[in-house]
Amino acid sequence: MPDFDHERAEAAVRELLAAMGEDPSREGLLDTPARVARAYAEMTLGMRQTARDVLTTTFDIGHEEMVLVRDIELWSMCEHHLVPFTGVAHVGYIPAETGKITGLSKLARLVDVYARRPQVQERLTTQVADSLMEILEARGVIVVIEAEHLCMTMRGVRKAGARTITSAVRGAMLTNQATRAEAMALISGTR
Ligand SMILES: Nc1nc2c(ncn2[C@@H]2O[C@H](COP(=O)(O)OP(=O)(O)OP(=O)(O)O)[C@@H](O)[C@H]2O)c(=O)[nH]1
Ligand SMILES: [Zn+2]
Repeated sequence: MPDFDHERAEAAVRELLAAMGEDPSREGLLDTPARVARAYAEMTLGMRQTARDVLTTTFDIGHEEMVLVRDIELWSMCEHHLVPFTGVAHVGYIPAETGKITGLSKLARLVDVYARRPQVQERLTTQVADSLMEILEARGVIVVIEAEHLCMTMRGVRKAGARTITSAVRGAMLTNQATRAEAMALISGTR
């Protein structure tokens, strides 16, 4: 995994400022390239992490029923316009028969690993689901993401409040209708 190239990012920000007709050497902008580079390094931290880095803590407590964390705040960056999209992720899984589970916070960390990179919402949703299936050997997974894309609100079509909902359903969550219905009820707060 390559490190974030601060020098290159700073040069690019200076160019972008010049392109918009700004003077990158005026006092107020002197530190801006370095600040923006640091901000982008942070916002794309997920590019230098893997799902296995965060799904480290697993317990075998023999719990075989569904575990679902709702309303995980997320900030990501649309890969088409490099502006944020933000919302919540709901992540649920049915553990392996061995009862292998992970820490609850790790589900939120997993969302961050894939959110903190240039993304499209659909890919973010499937990456979270697929990594849970693979690493936890889960019997089923459901990931629902609801987000507002700033590229649709602050520019372009300008439709504030429009929310995009994506889902990825795997394994027993897909094949067992009752299980999926239970997950959806938990996600929508009707249970
Ligand atoms: N499917 C999908 N589309 C996205 C996502 N984020 C942004 N987009 C869309 O990507 C598309 C890019 O369309 P283009 O026509 O190439 O770019 P554009 O001229 O800036 O488009 P407008 O946003 O309609 O002004 C837009 O329709 C965006 O709404 C995402 O996460 N998933
Ligand atoms: Zn966009």
